[in-house]
Amino acid sequence: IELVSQKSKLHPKPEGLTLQYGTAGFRTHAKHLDHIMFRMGLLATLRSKKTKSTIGVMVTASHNPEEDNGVKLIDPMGEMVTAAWEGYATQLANAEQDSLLKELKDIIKKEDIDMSEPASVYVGKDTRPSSASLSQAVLDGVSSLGGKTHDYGLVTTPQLHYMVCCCNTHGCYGSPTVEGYYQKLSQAFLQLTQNALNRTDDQKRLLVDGANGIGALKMREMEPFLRSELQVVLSNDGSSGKLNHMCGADYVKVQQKAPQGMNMGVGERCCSFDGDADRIVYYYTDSKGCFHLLDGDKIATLISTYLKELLTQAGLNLQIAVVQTAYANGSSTRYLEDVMKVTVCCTKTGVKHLHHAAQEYDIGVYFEANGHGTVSSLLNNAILQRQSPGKRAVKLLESTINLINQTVGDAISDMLMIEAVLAIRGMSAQDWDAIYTDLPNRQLKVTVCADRRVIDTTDAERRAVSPEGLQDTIDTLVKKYKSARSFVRPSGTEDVVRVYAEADTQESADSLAHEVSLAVYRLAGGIGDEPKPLH
Ligand SMILES: CC(=O)N[C@H]1[C@@H](OP(=O)(O)O)O[C@H](CO)[C@@H](O)[C@@H]1O
Ligand SMILES: [Mg+2]
Repeated sequence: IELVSQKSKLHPKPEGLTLQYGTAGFRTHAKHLDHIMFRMGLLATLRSKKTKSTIGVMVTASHNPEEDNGVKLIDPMGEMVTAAWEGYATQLANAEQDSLLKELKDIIKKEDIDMSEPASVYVGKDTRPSSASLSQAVLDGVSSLGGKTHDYGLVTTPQLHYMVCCCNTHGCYGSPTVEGYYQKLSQAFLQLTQNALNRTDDQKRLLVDGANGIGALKMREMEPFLRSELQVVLSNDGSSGKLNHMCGADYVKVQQKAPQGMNMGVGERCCSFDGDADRIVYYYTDSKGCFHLLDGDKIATLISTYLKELLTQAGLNLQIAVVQTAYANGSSTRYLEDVMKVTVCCTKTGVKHLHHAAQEYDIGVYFEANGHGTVSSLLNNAILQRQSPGKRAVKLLESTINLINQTVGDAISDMLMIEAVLAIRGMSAQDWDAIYTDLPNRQLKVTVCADRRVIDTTDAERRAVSPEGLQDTIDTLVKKYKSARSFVRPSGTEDVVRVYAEADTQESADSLAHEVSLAVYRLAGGIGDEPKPLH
């Protein structure tokens, strides 16, 4: 603890700066983060001692601009750190310099941590210029409490989650190296694609937008493992463009258009990763030049349909569910419930909420509409071996489970899974898109002068309970349109209130979104000019 006192002086906290451990960790301009990193190194060490396991610390700000950075903590099974420790993270991050030791001791006491336990922390970083020195600050924090570190250097966020899980399950999940990750995933992918006969080179071709980030580097490293069964044409590989600038999954989803720097042929399958490769969206343009987005909802539908069929064929009576948020397109929910007869459950925004809900089912497929998600499954080789092991469906299930990164959403793993499913079913991007038609939708933001949490919600954020009158107004507005739905909620990552609307036509969706924005502006105290109509 004495060493902490000395070392922390090298990572001083700017006075008055307060930050919150948000939906996905701390995130802000990189210049404010050195002390946060050091302190998260300390906290990860305590968490490691407490859980007697290896803990992960990932330095990244995902889809945010290159100048920003951030940090996420990873729990023993590769999951995001639990809520109580998010609270400690905020407490430690905001302690003024002279009360840091006191706060540290407070956590040690509250959690009854045995400081003589050894500690082990895995550290990874993305490609931002600031990531090198910031991850060094994490390493300093760990070593000042006597913890052991393993610096994985440049890795994707889901790769680090995978390493942590491998380490704590003593190799059951795979071997904790980047090479082990490539081997596990590629082997499963190659086994699956063996079931897809006569694929042409065109069918094996996939255009990948690497968002000028870590995902591009790792895709390039992985390529040889895929033995040309997937022929990746990589753009935005980081060699010239700026991270996330006019490219990446978030850009494509929000702008509903193709990234810059991608040479798309008609009908060609394309996908975009985000800045730390834990999100993916697919898209293509049709012969009329129209852009078609295949988002998280389409991915969840494709994967759950495939898994459900395999379970039936394998004679396994397991419960499969799809977990979504309020942002899921209404058409996807209706298709899953009414046509596929799959249980659909809705949680609050933020992938940790989806992950926990998914674990309530034998198999839980969870995706946010923006493409962040994966599958959590109780299926393991032991269960499968009890079925007729030679059966094709059982073998496919086995490989599929190995291909999934069950710890967290993973662009590379999700991409390979989607490619395998499309190959096995002989589907093109257009066939996939045709499963159901998205309802036109619109997302808007309103800035309010008070704390945005004046908007309080219930029912997985689908209904507003305050301010008074807002929900009644929304209900009245929604009734004016066909197939319409709308909700508002305070963002967990930006200082805005988000408005979502969908309806039978784009004009209706836009008009409803605008009317609801006006209601928020008037009833929750909007700042600046009244929201203007979109047309
Ligand atoms: C509508 C939307 O896309 N919201 C995003 C965004 O959260 P907000 O709480 O809406 O700001 O960032 C989260 C973290 O990356 C992500 O999990 C979530 O899906
Ligand atoms: Mg991300």
